[in-house]
Amino acid sequence: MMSQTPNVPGPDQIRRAPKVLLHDHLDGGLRPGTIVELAAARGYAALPETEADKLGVWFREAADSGSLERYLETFAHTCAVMQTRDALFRVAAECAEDLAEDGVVYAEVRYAPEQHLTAGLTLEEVVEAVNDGFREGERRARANGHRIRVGALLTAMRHAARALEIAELANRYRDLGVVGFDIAGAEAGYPPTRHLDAFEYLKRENNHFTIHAGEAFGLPSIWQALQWCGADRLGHGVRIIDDIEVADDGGVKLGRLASYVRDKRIPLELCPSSNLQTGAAASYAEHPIGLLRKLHFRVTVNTDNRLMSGTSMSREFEKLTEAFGYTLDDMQWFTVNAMKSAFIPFDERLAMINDVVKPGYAELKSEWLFRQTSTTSGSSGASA
Ligand SMILES: O=c1[nH]cnc2c1ncn2[C@@H]1O[C@H](CO)[C@@H](O)[C@H]1O
Ligand SMILES: [Zn+2]
Repeated sequence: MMSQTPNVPGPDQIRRAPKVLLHDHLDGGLRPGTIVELAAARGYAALPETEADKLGVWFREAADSGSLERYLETFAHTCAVMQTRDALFRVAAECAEDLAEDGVVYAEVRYAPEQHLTAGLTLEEVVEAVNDGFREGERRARANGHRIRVGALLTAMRHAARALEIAELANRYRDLGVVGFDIAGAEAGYPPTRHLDAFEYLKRENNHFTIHAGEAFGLPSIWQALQWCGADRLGHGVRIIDDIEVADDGGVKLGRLASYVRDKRIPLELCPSSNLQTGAAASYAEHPIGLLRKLHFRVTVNTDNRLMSGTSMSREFEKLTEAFGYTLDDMQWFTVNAMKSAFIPFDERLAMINDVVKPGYAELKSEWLFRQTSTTSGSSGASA
């Protein structure tokens, strides 16, 4: 008699499962071959490798440094080749295509417009080039049989002093492809409260923002991001684990901040592979995502930088299913969490969950019912 096999998905099912991505950097996700071509076209001679495969390996190894500061140095090369309208358009279009190919149905992709001005583009021209690229990528994906929606998050760099200007830019392009705001860059020494004016402005405009916090620096950073700045979501937030005590008998005690994060359903944009590279976690199996998921924090799974980590949404889920035995039900839970936490309007999120995400998982979960056995009818004993 046929019985239901456990829903632990294989690589092919993981890739076909609808996935939702909230934390992905545009300048951390270029195809190595595109970097090589754009560098040649622009006469950028400082690439450490000029052969695409070797360049991909270089990024992964250079980012594997154990420190966020060293990890971030690699972005000098990607930003250097993203300075013209054509380059930004191409990178954005390929980003949407690559995500769609990997089974991502909704993504919020972030970048810092202020890092793309060295060849004379204005902030507005940067935003429009990227938005146009995303629309083109969505069209190409559709032509290849994939459906994806991509929204942009505008990031301000935390060491710089342009956050209010970038927040205003995000507000101007609201409903025109930009869905929210973020701050990123080195965390230690640059607390989010430096940019309070930007966050207060966005709150007054009823706009949305996430803050990179609790990645390289711990609880004070998360506390500031939530209680001073009013972040809707936490970029990483993985260090919330420092406020959770697990006793020898398995009993768990949450501190005030961890309780707040869980009670208020604050979305955590966790990025396992990125954390292994910057030293925020030692292995997938030891990554706090295991405990945070068990404790029902609003956990989401993300790529952060696909180029620097040599990863994809499917690969992140493969690593997690290997480490924790996650099933398709777990994958659906992470995906629904992410879709609930997106910055697009509620009715659109709900429709994505009910009409795209859940039917996609239902389809995958029911496959075992229709699996053909390899035995011919009437034969007995031989089981496939
Ligand atoms: O994990 C991260 N933590 C903090 N900052 C980051 C991370 N990944 C990328 N960036 C920074 O965000 C900028 C805009 O996309 C990137 O150029 C990089 O400096
Ligand atoms: Zn990030």
